[in-house]
Amino acid sequence: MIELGVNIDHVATLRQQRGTDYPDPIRAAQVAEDAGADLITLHLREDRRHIQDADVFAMRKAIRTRMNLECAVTPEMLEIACRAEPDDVCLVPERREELTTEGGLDVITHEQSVRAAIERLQQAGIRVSLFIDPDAQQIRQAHALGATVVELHTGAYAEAAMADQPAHLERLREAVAVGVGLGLRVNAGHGLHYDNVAPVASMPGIAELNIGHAIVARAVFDGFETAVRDMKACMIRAVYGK
Ligand SMILES: CC(=O)[C@@H](O)[C@H](O)COP(=O)(O)O
Ligand SMILES: NCC(=O)COP(=O)(O)O
Repeated sequence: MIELGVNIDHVATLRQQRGTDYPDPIRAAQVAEDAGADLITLHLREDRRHIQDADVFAMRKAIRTRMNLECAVTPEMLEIACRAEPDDVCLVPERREELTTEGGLDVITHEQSVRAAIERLQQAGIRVSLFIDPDAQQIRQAHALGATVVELHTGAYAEAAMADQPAHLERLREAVAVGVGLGLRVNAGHGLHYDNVAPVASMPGIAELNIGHAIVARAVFDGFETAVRDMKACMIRAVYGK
């Protein structure tokens, strides 16, 4: 069964925008779990624009499913991750001035730091995922560095003009096949929404999709629980046709 990771970052974005103590991302995670989320994803950015350190530790205590902590490959973040002990850490690239995560982590260029980060996190008992572009060389390198999970960045597909989407989907399909062939768990995410999720969800071999912005946006009108249920239903319909 394909899994849905609900990313609750943008619940925290709304809170941080006014410096209030609401809306509570922990409550959002609990509602998401009740609505069928298989795991909760949160990204502790270096600039703390949404998730705060306290959220990470509170989340660890509160959630009943799995916790997937996204973070940059920096000493500070690795230290926090080892202390928080999430089930998974997904290592992502980060640029402070970016609007959102613009591409995958280049695990070839950053070979040494990524290898060291994987070793440190795995020694702490944490499974490591690498958020990379759907590129065979990057996937082979992720495997060679000792990661057991990759998350393919779907942003290029999500942002492409309709006419260009088939080519992006083909690239993703090939990347999934390479990863699965190497024995990796292959996840995907970024920029997925209710109208573009189906072709990715139905790709043979995809284990998990991490989706946040679209769910939080839909929740404004439909409520968080319904927004999560509807996304899970879209994924299941895409895979099983019901
Ligand atoms: C790595 C990733 O794709 C998510 O963490 C997502 O990017 C969260 O939203 P922001 O990029 O807006 O922080
Ligand atoms: N890793 C991708 C993620 O967690 C969610 O990204 P988005 O749906 O907020 O674009």
